[in-house]
Amino acid sequence: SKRHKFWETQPVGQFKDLGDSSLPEGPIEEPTPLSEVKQDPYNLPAQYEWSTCDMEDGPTCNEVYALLAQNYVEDDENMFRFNYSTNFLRWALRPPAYFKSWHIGVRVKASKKLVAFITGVPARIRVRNEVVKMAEINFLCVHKKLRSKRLAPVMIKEVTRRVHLENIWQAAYTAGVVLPTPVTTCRYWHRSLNPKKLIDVGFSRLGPRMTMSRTIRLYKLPGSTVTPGFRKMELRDVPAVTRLLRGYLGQFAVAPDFDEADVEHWLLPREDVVDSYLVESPETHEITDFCSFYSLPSSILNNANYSVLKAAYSYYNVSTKTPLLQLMNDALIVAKQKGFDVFNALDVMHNEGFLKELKFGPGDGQLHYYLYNYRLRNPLKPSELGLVLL
Ligand SMILES: COc1cc([C@H]2SCC(=O)N2Cc2ccccc2)c(Br)cc1O
Repeated sequence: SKRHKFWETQPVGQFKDLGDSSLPEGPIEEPTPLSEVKQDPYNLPAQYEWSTCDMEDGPTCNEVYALLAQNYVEDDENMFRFNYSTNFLRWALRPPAYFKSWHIGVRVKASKKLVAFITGVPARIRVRNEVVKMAEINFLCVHKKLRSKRLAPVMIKEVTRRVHLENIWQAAYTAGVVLPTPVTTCRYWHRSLNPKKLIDVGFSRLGPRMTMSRTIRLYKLPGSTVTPGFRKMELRDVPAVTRLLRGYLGQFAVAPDFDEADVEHWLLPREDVVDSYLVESPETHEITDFCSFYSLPSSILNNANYSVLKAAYSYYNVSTKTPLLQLMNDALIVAKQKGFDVFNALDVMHNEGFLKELKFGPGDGQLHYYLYNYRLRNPLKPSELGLVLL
């Protein structure tokens, strides 16, 4: 149908296959011999050209930052837009074994202006008992003035072609829109840390029969964390955190297969990018728990008093001794100490167990997770998903 003209041509679960449990779980199409992968880039409309973006190059990184800051995802009411920082983009796009060729820009030939972007990074993702090499696809962005020129399909085909050239045949991605066919559908929940600002910018509303001072009191948090042994993660903790995380993520149907190099990249604290804390037992010095969140501000599109919303996003959390509720409350306390206005979490993994209790409220956005060229017999519940994409 017109609705999914492009996606009906792709190896993804098709709506017509839903419920057909005779179809096996696993790759939909077999790899093609590398010699048969299209060697040359797909054709763009004549006035545009492909341009691989070196995120280590300052000016290029700033061009990518500006394109996203002006043209990337907004909420349905166009009140907010993601404002990924340059340090966040360098972190997100240069994990172990990354490919610069997967950082794909589209420029206007005449002016060299960057007008579109799409990226992939390699990841080992376990799907049930299979560890699959995948590309995590992200940051698909077309300049507002070039929408509905059907650039997205050719950009998706080009990043797919470049992923195939590296002999990778599966991918994972998320979208706020329904495409064929979600692996699972999650919801964002939000915990106010600065209720006055959230109400002022129109994200939150004063509850019925609630005054502002009553609302501020409702969301008040202790000035310091309560768990003995709660501290920032350090480089020396990488082996223990890797063991803890691998053990914990093993229970979910889909989760990253992190090794120590992955943990060092994705979870070692980076200022204003990602924060990680752990609980080291004061008696045994064993590392028993872990929590982390990343920093992704949003531009506030038209408010008289504020231009940026400071948001923390729950990343990977492991609780084996400290109750998850207490661990996450300590995460909220640290996020508040660091000046975040709101703490966001998806209802994935065991998050449902603390969302309501810790005064999170449901957001209006749904986030759909997708796998490319990999069929799951049935969609997952969000609690079976152990993968957080940036
Ligand atoms: C507006 O409601 C929501 C918007 C967003 C996204 S869309 C563009 C943006 O900037 N967001 C981050 C944000 C903005 C404001 C508050 C919390 C998070 C998400 Br994700 C979940 C929401 O429920």
